[in-house]
Amino acid sequence: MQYVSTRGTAPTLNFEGATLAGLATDGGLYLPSEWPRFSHDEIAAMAGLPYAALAARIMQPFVGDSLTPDELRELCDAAYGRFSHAAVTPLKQLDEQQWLLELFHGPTLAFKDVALQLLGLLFEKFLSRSNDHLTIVGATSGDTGSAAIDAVAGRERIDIFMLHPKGRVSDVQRRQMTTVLAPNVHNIAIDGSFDDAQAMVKRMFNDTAMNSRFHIGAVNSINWARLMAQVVYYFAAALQVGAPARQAAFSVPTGNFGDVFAGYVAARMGLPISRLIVATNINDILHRALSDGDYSAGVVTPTAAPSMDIQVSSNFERLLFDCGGRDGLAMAQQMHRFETDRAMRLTNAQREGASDLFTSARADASDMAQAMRWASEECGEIIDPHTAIGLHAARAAGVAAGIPVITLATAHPAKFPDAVERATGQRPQLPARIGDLFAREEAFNELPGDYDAVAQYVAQRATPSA
Ligand SMILES: Cc1ncc(COP(=O)(O)O)c(C=O)c1O
Ligand SMILES: N[C@@H](CCOP(=O)(O)O)C(=O)O
Repeated sequence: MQYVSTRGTAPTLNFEGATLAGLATDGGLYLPSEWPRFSHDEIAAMAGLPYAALAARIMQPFVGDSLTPDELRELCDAAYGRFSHAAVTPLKQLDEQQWLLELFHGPTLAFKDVALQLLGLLFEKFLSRSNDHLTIVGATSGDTGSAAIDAVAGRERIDIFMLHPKGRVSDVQRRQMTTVLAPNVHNIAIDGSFDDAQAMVKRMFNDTAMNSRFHIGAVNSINWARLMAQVVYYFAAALQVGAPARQAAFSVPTGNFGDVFAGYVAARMGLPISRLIVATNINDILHRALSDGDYSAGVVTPTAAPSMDIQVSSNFERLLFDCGGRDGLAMAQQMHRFETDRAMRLTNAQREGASDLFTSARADASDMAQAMRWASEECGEIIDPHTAIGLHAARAAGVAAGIPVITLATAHPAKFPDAVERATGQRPQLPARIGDLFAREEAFNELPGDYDAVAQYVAQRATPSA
């Protein structure tokens, strides 16, 4: 399997190369050169597989000859062996049509663990082959940070620098990052929003002074391997509600468009998905883009679903590239215009391509609180604010009766106890394994939202590449 950049001019890479590269050298994002497809019978034969076996089956075509089937299976067993639920991503029925796919049973209580537990192991495997050292620079609005840190803390060939927007993540989220005191972990609180942090991370990939000394790597969903691993749970859930004989719809709380793009990939691989519902909070650039073609980034407004407080959604570029005819040079021009103007219109081809599968909805604070109350009072489920946004959109979407609607439950409610308590009157407790989180020592540095300050900080602490 070969990987091509959405902006057309970066070198084509195999899976190992794309995983270690993160962002492409032309500023684009890597995608498989073609979508592998499973037949109806091949999908039917996946029913009942344990999660790790299913993961290896779905991911093997993407991995190609970068790993043998046995190596991939071993990594999946190790990654998913750390989840606290035997099913890894269990599915729960809420009412006749609505379902919740619980993605928060990993070590840091959010869906990010599903991909990052595997990515940490992939990095280790590939770096040991080349005897190289990786300097990971990541941005987080709350959940990627702790999941990535958990996945790589203490690994000899890796340093991780994680930027979070100061004061804009929950206390639990911050402490899940800043109480990991391993010497290769560097937490940085920056003045600014997640979008500012993400822009600095992308800039570092194209900074030749940094790149000539360090092998910069990505843990954000700009790294293809993140999305690849997230495709698996769409298959796992759809199989449980009757795929491939029956269609399913998914509602996905969305920020950087990675999770829902993984659903799109699952559909391209042959999974019968009738609809992907893109659920945003009031930072609604994706809702405006999909409903009206208007992709213009406003100022990020802090909400009770902070992980989705994003206005520039990295992975949307992957969708526009794929739906718009895979023209890398046109995509590069469109994205450069967006980078200058912070606004662009989708082309007709992009709008039509996206409308086959995607719809969208925007939830405000009251919609979110109502969804939390409905889940609690009618179904006995305490859900987090991000999941609530997905559930609101799922219930409002008007999906035909008979088609199950699966909302991705992306975080454990205990990561956002104040918002959950305000809406439901119930305060969710942290699982026992991190019950002492607020007694642990914290370490992080504060930096201005200034690229040069961050680059200098990284350069002073990172290990040069081989
Ligand atoms: C809890 C939670 N829900 C939803 C999202 C949105 O996912 P994505 O950025 O892949 O669209 C995030 C962060 O990205 C998150 O942390
Ligand atoms: N919500 C994310 C933001 C980063 O998204 P990613 O999926 O690209 O890593 C977070 O919690 O950090």
